[in-house]
Amino acid sequence: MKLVKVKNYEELSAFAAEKILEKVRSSNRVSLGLATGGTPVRTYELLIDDFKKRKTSYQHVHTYNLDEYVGIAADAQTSYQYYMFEHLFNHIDIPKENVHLPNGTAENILQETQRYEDAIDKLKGVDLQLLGIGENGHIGFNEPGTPFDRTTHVTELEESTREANSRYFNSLDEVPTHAITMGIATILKSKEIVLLASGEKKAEALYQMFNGEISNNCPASVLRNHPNVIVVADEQAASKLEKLSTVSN
Ligand SMILES: O=P(O)(O)OC[C@H]1O[C@](O)(CO)[C@@H](O)[C@@H]1O
Repeated sequence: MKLVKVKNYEELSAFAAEKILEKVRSSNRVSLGLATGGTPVRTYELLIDDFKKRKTSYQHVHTYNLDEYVGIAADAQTSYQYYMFEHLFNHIDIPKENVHLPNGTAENILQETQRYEDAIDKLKGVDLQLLGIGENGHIGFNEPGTPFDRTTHVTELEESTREANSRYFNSLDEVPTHAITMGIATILKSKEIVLLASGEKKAEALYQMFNGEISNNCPASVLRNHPNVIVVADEQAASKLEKLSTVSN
């Protein structure tokens, strides 16, 4: 796992956007795994800026999002699908049929998890997966305790995750209790992974990810088993990593 320490959120976002653009330009068919949450918002803005200025095309890009809430309609403002169109897809030239998210209102939710896993499996994993990290070390919605061999599945959200995400809802009661998420095994299939961590609230999770044992108590620690991971952390998120020998850049 390579750690890239940057000064602040702006530098972190610029690094991530550049990584994604490199991948988009690298081939005539590209698959990206994308994340929601607060952290990648600026990265997506920078991709939009690039699209306006340099016209980097996404016609050949296929996207697969990490997760979606169960029971939230795709067109509701709180869905992750809505987030992705608002923050990115409406502003670039990606064909709608190339955009993939789990369907949180599918009639047969188990069948839906299998359908989503099969789509990613067909690619043998996405080319580049963008990840955030939860304060409890979750990746996607794989909460602590999730076995590392889980593929796409329905997960029950921890109360702390619901509370952290309640800022997007009118009240905590409205935050769904369950979500469909790529499993850890799904994420590990990715050919390359870039994990973004910004702010002091992520410092402990990052410390555990690098220093704790590789265990599902900190789901992100499993990334140490993947051959091609870059962790991009700003000064606050990396504040507990100062003395680490793995630190580069
Ligand atoms: O970027 P944020 O908002 O801190 O969220 C971190 C992580 O938490 C989630 O939003 C889920 O709670 C993930 O999608 C994200 O990677």
